[in-house]
Amino acid sequence: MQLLQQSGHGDLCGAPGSVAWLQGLIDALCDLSSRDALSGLANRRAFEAALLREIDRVARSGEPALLLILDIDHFKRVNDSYGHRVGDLVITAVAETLQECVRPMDLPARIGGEEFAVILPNCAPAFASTVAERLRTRIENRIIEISPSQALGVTVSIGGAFAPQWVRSTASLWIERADLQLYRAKSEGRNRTCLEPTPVSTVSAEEKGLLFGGAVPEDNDA
Ligand SMILES: Nc1nc2c(ncn2[C@@H]2O[C@H](COP(=O)(O)OP(=O)(O)OP(=O)(O)O)[C@@H](O)[C@H]2O)c(=O)[nH]1
Repeated sequence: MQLLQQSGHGDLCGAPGSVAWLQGLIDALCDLSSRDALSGLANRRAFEAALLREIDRVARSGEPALLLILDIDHFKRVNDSYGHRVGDLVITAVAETLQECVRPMDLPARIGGEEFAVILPNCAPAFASTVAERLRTRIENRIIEISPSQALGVTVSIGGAFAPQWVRSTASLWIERADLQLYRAKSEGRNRTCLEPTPVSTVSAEEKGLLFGGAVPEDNDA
């Protein structure tokens, strides 16, 4: 209960022990176990569960879904120059910016120390680089106040990859592909976005029929 109170989940409705109270307790515990305590974003556990759900959805619907992985550039320097408290402020500011500039259906998450991810369901490949660049520039332009007289800015590198359409994949493979692009963004100079080129789908109508037992969506003939 102390943990729940500290995290703002203390107000459970109903009498202690009642069904409503127990349900509130379960909901609060689920929320607590899926959120990152510092940034308030989804944590790695919730992110991986959402990624698996998205893989399943993409394999059934063929809709494109984009995974972006973002890493704050030279973050160690922030900690080394200003201390961990400021490092934490920077992480929180980046998280807020991400939350502000994605759609309600997108899932931003903190998946490591200074590493974030965003799952973007139903994101058309033609918009991928615009979306990723919007995130990058919004973070670059954000002024982070670290004291009444001091502010600083940070940049992020972003890697992205689309889930393979019509084919079941694994969460780790999808993360690995986006990570590879992140590595490329870092090695090409940081503060940039690198996306994996989108493959042309080569799944035939017959293969789709095998996958969907004849219930093939009509608008995807590639
Ligand atoms: N303040 C703070 N620092 C953290 C947290 N988690 C990880 N870090 C720090 O993040 C830093 C990551 O440093 P590196 O992996 O060297 O990466 P970098 O300095 O960002 O360099 P590049 O990623 O190559 O641009 C380390 O100094 C970690 O101690 C956290 O929750 N809070």
